[in-house]
Amino acid sequence: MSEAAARSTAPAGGGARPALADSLASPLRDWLPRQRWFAGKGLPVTGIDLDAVTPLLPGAALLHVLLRAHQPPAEEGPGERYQLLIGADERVPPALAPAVIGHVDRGPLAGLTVYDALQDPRRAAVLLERLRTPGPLGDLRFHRGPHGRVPPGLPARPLRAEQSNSSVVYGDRLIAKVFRRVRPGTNPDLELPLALARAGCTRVPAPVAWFETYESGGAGEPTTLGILQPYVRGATDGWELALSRLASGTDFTAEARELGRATAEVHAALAGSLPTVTLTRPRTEELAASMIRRLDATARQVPALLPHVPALRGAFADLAVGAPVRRAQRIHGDLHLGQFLRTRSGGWQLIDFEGEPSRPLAERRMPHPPHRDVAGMLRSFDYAARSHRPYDPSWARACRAAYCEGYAAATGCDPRADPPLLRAYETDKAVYESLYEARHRPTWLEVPLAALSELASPG
Ligand SMILES: Nc1ncnc2c1ncn2[C@@H]1O[C@H](COP(=O)(O)OP(=O)(O)O)[C@@H](O)[C@H]1O
Ligand SMILES: O=P(O)(O)O[C@H]1O[C@H](CO)[C@@H](O[C@H]2O[C@H](CO)[C@@H](O)[C@H](O)[C@H]2O)[C@H](O)[C@H]1O
Repeated sequence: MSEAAARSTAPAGGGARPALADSLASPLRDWLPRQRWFAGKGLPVTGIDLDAVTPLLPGAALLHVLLRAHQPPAEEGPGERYQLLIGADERVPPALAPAVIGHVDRGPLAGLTVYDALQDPRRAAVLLERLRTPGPLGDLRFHRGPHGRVPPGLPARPLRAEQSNSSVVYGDRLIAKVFRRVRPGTNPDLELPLALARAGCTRVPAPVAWFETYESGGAGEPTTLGILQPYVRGATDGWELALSRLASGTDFTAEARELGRATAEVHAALAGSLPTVTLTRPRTEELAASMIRRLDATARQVPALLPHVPALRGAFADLAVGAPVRRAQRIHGDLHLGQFLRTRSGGWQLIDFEGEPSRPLAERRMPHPPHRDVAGMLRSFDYAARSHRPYDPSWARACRAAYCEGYAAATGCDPRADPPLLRAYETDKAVYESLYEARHRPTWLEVPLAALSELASPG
């Protein structure tokens, strides 16, 4: 454990900080790699630095922690940064057993059990109270936006979903998302919904409050740590709905068409409120080269991909020499069926503008061809079809066509008009998915691999 970086506003004064870091290191080293949101799966955590510790309650009962996890091979590097809310108590109720990080045997928390406080409704309620009252707290800054209210005393319900981050629902009225892997700068999950709300787009829940920290490396910008937004009550997400339609053998093309329309509306609002650019050569060549680099890097980690690599490179080579991309713009960046919520009145709301969490924030915040989002949805229809037995490729084909038709009807631009661009993005997404599945859900790996095998030999 490097103690040099341990910095804290508490809990027991300057002299206690390295001791706190030291005492938490051992339980955290075992616990972190077991979390779904931990990015460095498969490698041991060899060291932990505490970057900042801010008590959210008097004493050490609830600590906001920004830490760095060191892993081989870059053990001497800065490490990946994660955000935790740590609760500390003499006894933890049985309901919180899954949240336990471990027992602390020395330092300022000696004798206490520490646990993931975002899974504890009592402690998660404190976060809402902080978000209600804007202002600084230690290294943290809490903000309120111009949209919506934050009523006091809403009961907290931590979400148990398998997520990239952690979310808490408050009284079925608001939902807070706390980012787990923290990158310096403004998170697009705050930036884009705020821009869309300003543009009057109602397809996306508008952020009500958020919190952030200032630090070096964020180009003078604060680093977004969490967001509070309206909770869409009684919603069904597009993935659940698609699976239930597959199970009952009923049509999903009308919904797919609506999803295309909703995507197009959000794209139009983003293009109207944030910068757009035209991509000509050599930018398209650079884009293709970056996709090829990602393919090669992924194939080193997912060897099942290797037989397809030469043919898949072809998909990217076609993009390099293809037509210019007339409009690259800010996009969702990780679009799939699960990112759409169908409201009780039947409309679709779009959530989670974070982009692919494994990509650098600067890359996620650049303009991209809207085809990238479209390709994400096309992949998602394929995922749904392949997760159902018997596999019916015509289900996915029909949904994919309907989605593109809905998109074209709303914008006048049919994403299928540029096949090399769409194929390159679909391939790139399936490559990303193969790494995602290999890391997080190995039993799903065959889904993107099957698609890549088809993309490698388009018929
Ligand atoms: N505004 C919202 N209203 C209702 N449910 C939501 C809302 N935002 C997120 N959710 C639920 O929380 C889950 C996780 O949210 P998401 O933003 O996708 O987090 P992550 O980035 O961790 O995947 C979603 O799949 C959805 O079920
Ligand atoms: O956690 P996020 O929603 O930000 O996204 C990550 O997890 C998704 C899975 O939960 C993953 O999506 C992949 O699986 C979906 C089915 O579960 C499928 O609909 C998507 O098309 C497929 O990409 C997503 O890639 C990942 O970033």
